[in-house]
Amino acid sequence: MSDAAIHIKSLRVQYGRFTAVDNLDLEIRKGELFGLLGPNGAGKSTTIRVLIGQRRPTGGSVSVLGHDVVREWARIKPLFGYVPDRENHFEEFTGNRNLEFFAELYGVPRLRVRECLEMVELEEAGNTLVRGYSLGMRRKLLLARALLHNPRVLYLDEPTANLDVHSAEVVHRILRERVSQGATVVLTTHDMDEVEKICDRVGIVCKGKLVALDSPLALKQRHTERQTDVILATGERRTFDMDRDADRQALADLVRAGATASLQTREFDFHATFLKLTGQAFE
Ligand SMILES: Nc1ncnc2c1ncn2[C@@H]1O[C@H](COP(=O)(O)OP(=O)(O)OP(=O)(O)O)[C@@H](O)[C@H]1O
Repeated sequence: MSDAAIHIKSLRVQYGRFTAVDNLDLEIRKGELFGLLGPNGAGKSTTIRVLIGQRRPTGGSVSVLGHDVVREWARIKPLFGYVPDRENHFEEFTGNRNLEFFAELYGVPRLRVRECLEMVELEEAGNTLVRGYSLGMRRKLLLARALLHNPRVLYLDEPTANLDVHSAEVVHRILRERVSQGATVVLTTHDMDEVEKICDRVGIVCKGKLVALDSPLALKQRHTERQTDVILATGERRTFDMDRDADRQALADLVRAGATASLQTREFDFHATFLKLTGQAFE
């Protein structure tokens, strides 16, 4: 049996004449935490909209856990949870009541509402109207809602936007726990530190096309250099590529001759990798 949870084949999505997703091929494995990355307008949310059935592909096909998203939608719907980029809670209900509403829809016991609120550390705010929630609390309530029915696939559109450091870590821990229990998690984010910390693999899209696919570590090793910035005793600034023999030798000679005033080494950098792969790096 295939170890892919999600098969995206030649996916094309158009808004009128504009192509937002352009012939995208991607396989996301079961039990991995996958980051879908790209600059603003790259087509990430559009791809997720197809996965959650909000947008029909213009061309190509997408299957989730063996079911086609268009033809077998009813089979897919109970299998996934979704955290949208914009919240859509009932403002005049408490956090508890918001979740109870969805628990009834999913047919899950009320006890699960309490569990999910505890998971995101909102148990004390359960009886407060959502109108009084902070931005971070609202995002955590979205995650709690998406977890109610214990889905096998979880899609999250920028799940840690507006979260403080501790809350972001709570979310990271929950997502890693889900994948360790066999769930597949797909998220979009603009936070490259988050990507390096929690993603098993990433797909980078740019103008609707996939431009890179691998683990964050493999991508940064392949696409960025280790460099050393040097200020010479004369005040001149030079940069040496530590992956080139000639540069390493030249730097060693300068150090031996006592010609360097300061040295600073830059290791592989995922931010730089992302900018380079999406054509946004400064020359
Ligand atoms: N409903 C729509 N009608 C017309 N164009 C749209 C619509 N939704 C998105 N687009 C366009 O499609 C392109 C891809 O948008 P999408 O929201 O998928 O990008 P994204 O990668 O999620 O960006 P961001 O990081 O800014 O959220 C953009 O150029 C956007 O303007």
